[in-house]
Amino acid sequence: MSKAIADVKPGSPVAALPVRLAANTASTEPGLARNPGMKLDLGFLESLRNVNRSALERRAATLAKRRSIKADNQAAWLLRALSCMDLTTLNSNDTDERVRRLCAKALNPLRKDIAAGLGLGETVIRPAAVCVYHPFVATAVEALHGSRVHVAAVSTSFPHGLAPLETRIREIELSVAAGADEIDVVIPRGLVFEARWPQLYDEIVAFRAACGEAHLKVILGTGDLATLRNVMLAAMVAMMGGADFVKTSTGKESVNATLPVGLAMVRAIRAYFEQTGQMIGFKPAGGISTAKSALDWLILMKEELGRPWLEPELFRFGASSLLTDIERQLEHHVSGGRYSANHRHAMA
Ligand SMILES: O=C[C@H](O)COP(=O)(O)O
Repeated sequence: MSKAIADVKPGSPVAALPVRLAANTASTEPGLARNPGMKLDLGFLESLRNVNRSALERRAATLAKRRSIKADNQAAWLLRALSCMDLTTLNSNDTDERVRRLCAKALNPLRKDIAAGLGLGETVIRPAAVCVYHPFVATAVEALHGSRVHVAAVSTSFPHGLAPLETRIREIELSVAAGADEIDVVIPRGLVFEARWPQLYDEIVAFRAACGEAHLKVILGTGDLATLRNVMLAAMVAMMGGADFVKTSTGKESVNATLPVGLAMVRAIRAYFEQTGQMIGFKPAGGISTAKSALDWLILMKEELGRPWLEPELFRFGASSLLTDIERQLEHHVSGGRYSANHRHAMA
């Protein structure tokens, strides 16, 4: 057991967390059944229409303030955040070489001296997945071979989702054929504005079928959806259609993952769980770049959905630069309070 985990005091928030940090834990738990989806239930959707925005905003504001996480507890939570990360590069100037470097970072996310300072020993803690555009899937699969780090591909005409349905489905099939075992699809936001729930549902069902064994994450593009009610209804339709995860944002909208949006989505997840018994994953993504914000999201998950959701099978951060700050904070922890410059960390 790592020092960071072993030192956690009984009764502390981390002691309450499921600690499965030995080795990369990103593979699908044998016990966790995939979401088969359900028939589109417009009556159930109707029952979710009354979303109290100001109550959600108040709750989001108190969540982060209510707990302070210190010292070893904080290190343990940050390692948890690392293990729940989809380390991402989604830039128009991505290259195979950049993706190889990202994969190398995923394989060795912490500098040796930091890992040693944390007392990790032989324990390997890695991000859950590397997330790339389709042309880089094969490169990532090769670079990560044998590591158990998943390869996620953004798909269905990311980030807008506006190509013909046949094209979007084919894109999924090609990424799966290239070796992606997780597919992040985007929904056309107009279907939500026009409340075309049957069409959105049918598209998700088709995406899920095209994924086969690959896990399906459905990106709502919440910054485009205008209301928390839209967010909640779109999340519910995605789950009814068979999503394994619902994800906030592409990282390309002007507003990305926010805590009120996250609350609306996790409450939809809870409602779906109460209705079906199925546990659906949640992936906040876009603009999450500081260790402090990562802790806020972990607290939100723990408070709203509880311990079982704090595993890579059910929670991910989609983030391109979060790892740099996590590594920096962990260095601060092991060095007794010294910060290094960002450029000392390989992802900076
Ligand atoms: O899905 C992941 C996001 O695109 C990452 O966004 P970010 O670059 O703001 O961290």
